[in-house]
Amino acid sequence: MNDSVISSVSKLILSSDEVIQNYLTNYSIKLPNVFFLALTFCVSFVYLWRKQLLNYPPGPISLPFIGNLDFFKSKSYIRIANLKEIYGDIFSLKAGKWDVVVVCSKEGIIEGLTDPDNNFDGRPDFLAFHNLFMGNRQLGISTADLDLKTQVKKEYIIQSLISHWNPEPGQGQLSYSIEKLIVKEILSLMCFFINEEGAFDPAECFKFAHLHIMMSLLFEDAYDVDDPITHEIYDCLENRKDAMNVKLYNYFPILKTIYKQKISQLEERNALLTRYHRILLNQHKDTYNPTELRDFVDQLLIFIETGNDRELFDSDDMDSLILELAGCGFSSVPALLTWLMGYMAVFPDIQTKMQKEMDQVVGRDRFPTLADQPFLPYTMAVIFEVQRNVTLFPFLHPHRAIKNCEFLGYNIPKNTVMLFSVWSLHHDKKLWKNPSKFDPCRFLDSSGRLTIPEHFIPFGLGERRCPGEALVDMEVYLFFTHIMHQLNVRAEGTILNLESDYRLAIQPKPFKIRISSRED
Ligand code: HEM
Repeated sequence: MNDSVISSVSKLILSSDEVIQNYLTNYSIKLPNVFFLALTFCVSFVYLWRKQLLNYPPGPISLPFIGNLDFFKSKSYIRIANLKEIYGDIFSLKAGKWDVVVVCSKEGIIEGLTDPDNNFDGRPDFLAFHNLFMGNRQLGISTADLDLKTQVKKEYIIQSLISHWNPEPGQGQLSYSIEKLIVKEILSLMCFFINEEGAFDPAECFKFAHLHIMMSLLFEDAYDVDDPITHEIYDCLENRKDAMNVKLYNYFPILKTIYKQKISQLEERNALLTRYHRILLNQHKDTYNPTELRDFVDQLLIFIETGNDRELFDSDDMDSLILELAGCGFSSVPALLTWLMGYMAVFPDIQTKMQKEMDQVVGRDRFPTLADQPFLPYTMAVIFEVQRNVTLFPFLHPHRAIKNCEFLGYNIPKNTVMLFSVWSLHHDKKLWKNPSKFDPCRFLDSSGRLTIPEHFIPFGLGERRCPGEALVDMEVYLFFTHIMHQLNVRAEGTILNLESDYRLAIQPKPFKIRISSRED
């Protein structure tokens, strides 16, 4: 045992000794109490000893069986990031049954996410992940470990999005542009906003708009916002979001029985949705024309037909791919759009500056388009600064060490849950001047050109990076510029307090704003 182990253990023994003395003088000895004290002492001793002996990252002593309470409290991403001040840029925690290692430094995060052996590209074996995909988390993308099938599924998403970009009729190309589809959705949303009297919370409207875009991408025009099935899908996606978020159940599988009802409700809804999707999939198979692809489902059919799936996809994979795609971005895209509205209401000067930029570049006679994007650096900087400040996924999605390995001088055992604290990275004083200040200009150089530092990674990095990034960029840019070009967003009353709520993604707590036409 090295010196630091001996000193930590002797400190522990000394402090435990004082506690026992105090206890014995103040209270009578009761057998269960003594037993509990002895157990806590032994668990702490073994924990400390094991950590040092194994050259495991340092960290706070955890409660037996429960782990570190910070993990389960509100704003856990801030509480946990603050632990780096005590334990350094890489530290360990215990959360229920899982050993967790948190990485906070820029170098550590980049190294871990781009590890050439993909040592940290597994996903934890959370029970909820299995419930999302018919009892087998490997059927999903975000829940599966990284293997060839997961990589091919991501390739399919990226390829489908690329062909939406520059649609040209012909083999493997979509016949319409995603820009048009999104703009159609935005125009009907803006009509709704204009007609809304008084202050309101825009969050739900963004959720339905995004859902409708995802469903239209998948199944052309099979769904209408007013269809009862759209509401079924919405409820199912809310259920799936909740399931991803149930920390207690993922970390304490023993609580499975408490969540029994929720789980069976989720499974029923998944099954119902999959049945609907299969009907649409079969209709697509009957009517599909490879030279005129209508949507992502047609694209999936040609992907398989041309062998791009390396013959890895079976019908369960197709079901789960469609199910996952329908819900992609459901918790994040509307949250980001709502945050943008909230920030504009809180910072009217920034809103005005951005509107001036748009008026100069776009004019007042037409709507902004994707082609205008390179000429709107300040507007883009506002979007990026909201993304940095909020950091929707403060730990990305949880990663898992797939084998015992060495990392940043420590030994990381197989199955350790790896949390890459992008929140900490996006608020690091060494990397960002005054990081808590909302300042879009930090994304502009001295000539006003957009500049994106390598430590800005809201979509992650490496093999597990978000495949939907290009879609999100396009969707958020189009929604935001259309709304800001046409409408003014104002706070209800004089002060708007933006508060966050960490549920899967960092959502804004409900708030109300007033929206009016800029022409009024
Ligand atoms: C504001 C919106 C979004 C943000 C901020 C976001 C961010 C992220 C992040 C941080 C990850 C995890 C990366 C990691 O664990 O290292 C991720 C994974 C993923 N995202 Fe997104 N995402 C968004 C929207 C979307 C959309 C619209 C799609 C679909 C078109 C999508 C598809 C996926 C998929 C399939 C994964 C799993 C990738 C994997 O496990 O390898 N995301 N996203």
